[in-house]
Amino acid sequence: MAATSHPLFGSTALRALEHAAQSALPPHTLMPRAAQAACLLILQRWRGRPVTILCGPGNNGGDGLVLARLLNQASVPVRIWALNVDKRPADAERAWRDLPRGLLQSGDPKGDAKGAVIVDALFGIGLHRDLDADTRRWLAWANEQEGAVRVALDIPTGLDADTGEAREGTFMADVTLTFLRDKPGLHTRSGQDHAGEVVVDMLGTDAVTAALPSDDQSIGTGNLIRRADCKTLFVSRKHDTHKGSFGTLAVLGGGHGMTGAALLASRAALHLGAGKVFVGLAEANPALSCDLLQPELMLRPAASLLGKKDAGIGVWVVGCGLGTDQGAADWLAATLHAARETPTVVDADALILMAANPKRVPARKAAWVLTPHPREAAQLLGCDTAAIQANRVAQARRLAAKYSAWVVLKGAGTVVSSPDGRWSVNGSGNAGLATAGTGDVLAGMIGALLAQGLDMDDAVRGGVWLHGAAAQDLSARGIGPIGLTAGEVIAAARDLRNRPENGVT
Ligand SMILES: NC(=O)C1=CN([C@@H]2O[C@H](COP(=O)(O)OP(=O)(O)OC[C@H]3O[C@@H](n4cnc5c(N)ncnc54)[C@H](OP(=O)(O)O)[C@@H]3O)[C@@H](O)[C@H]2O)[C@@H](O)CC1
Ligand SMILES: Nc1ncnc2c1ncn2[C@@H]1O[C@H](COP(=O)(O)OP(=O)(O)O)[C@@H](O)[C@H]1O
Ligand SMILES: [K+]
Repeated sequence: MAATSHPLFGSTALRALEHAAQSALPPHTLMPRAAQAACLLILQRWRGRPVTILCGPGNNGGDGLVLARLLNQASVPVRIWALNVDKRPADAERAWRDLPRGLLQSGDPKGDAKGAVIVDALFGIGLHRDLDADTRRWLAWANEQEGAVRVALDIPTGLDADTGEAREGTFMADVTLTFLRDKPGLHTRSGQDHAGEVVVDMLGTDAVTAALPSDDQSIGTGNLIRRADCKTLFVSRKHDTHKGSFGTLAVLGGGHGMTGAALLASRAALHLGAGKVFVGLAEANPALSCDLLQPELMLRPAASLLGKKDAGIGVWVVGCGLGTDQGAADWLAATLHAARETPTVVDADALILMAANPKRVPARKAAWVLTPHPREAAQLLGCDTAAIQANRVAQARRLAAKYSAWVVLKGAGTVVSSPDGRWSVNGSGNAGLATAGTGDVLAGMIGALLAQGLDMDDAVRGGVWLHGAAAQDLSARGIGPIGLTAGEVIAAARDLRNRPENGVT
């Protein structure tokens, strides 16, 4: 996959870039640029509306103070409330001195802000303690104002820029104008709920580079996955091809009562273009010998599939509805053994079993992809789900390193890590996907892309993006997010792949 044009910077990397930019540019350049960008955004989108700016004690507050002056110069009615502070950093202090008289209000923010633009310049990436009572009261006021547009500068106050963890009362932005570089916390976990639309302004630092920290603790830099990064998804097919050109995939899953999970993964693989799809059912006496709604799938008892040496299986997907009993553990061990030289996607119950029986996981010669949701990731890493969610990027990378695997840590703002720790956050998707079976569909989709020869980077990240984009596309058509079903994601993903000009970016 080509290097993407949308970097995400962890806070340590961002501070390093900030220092490099400050050294490369004349003093006091960045804050006026940040305020100018905010002023332009407000004038372009909401000209004519009054603006209320809430300012904090640091440079984020400084951005707000300069913005107030610029809007005032542009004859926009502005009111400012600023938190009490003993000493401001130098740039913010200049902004404070230059603030025109009459804009600053006393006490707590008040009045009806209907139709106004409320700007959150309370805290940016420097927030490192719990919010104090004044800040919480001001945020509550801002979040309660109906009919107002809420704009956050750099990051909504209360949101963690690295992890997307939102403190109670975090600002609810309609738009976040973020500076220098985009941040993972705006896109994963609670990030999307609080950041709204994210607009990035690099403040003219596009050419600035910084020696980034290489310590294991910081997440460094990654990328946001967007359609532009998924070009190989959309390569058209040559005429001179046949089913063998697009790979043979086998799904091993479907224990007792869970046939549907294996069928969803298999149908997804078929619709995403795999040439042939086998379904190995782990249930002792499978009731189904054929998927009547999808007779193209070749259903087999697991033993028969695993014993079939000449099936030409080029990719395995294992775990969907497999179950977690002893029989399932045996099927997983047998499948991982058969698949050790074949690209493999490991999902769902197979991940739980791997965590419980690490000795039964054979050394691998081929690449593999683990697709845990947070609870499965927690089991694989021997921690609790909260610890996974507390830093999704760091934990996805830990897991990838532990298993030398590609990892897809699912949930709002899915995080992908390569075995060597390169990470991305998915830019597509919505809560319509919070329904049973969508994970099975994702596993089948990634498997199908691998079967068709996409490299790991493209198949994993492309599959994750397409899965989310399909949910967005369905929602745009009124099919979800509420009540969207996993099966519907399959057809929508096929549609998007064949008609890339459609919708979601
Ligand atoms: N530098 C640059 O190149 C650029 C920076 N820019 C802008 O600056 C922002 C970063 O500025 P920043 O580092 O000053 O951090 P910021 O978020 O304003 O807050 C720090 C202040 O808050 C305080 N504090 C922290 N937690 C607290 C709490 N819970 N409750 C109470 N106080 C608390 C903390 O005090 P301390 O704990 O250190 O005593 C300190 O005084 C960045 O997001 C962007 O908007 C842009 O202009 C572009 C270029
Ligand atoms: N709120 C959400 N926003 C975006 N994607 C979501 C959300 N909730 C779930 N998803 C996605 O839906 C899929 C659910 O997978 P999983 O939890 O394994 O479900 P299942 O096991 O039922 O198939 C994952 O791809 C996940 O990223
Ligand atoms: K802010």
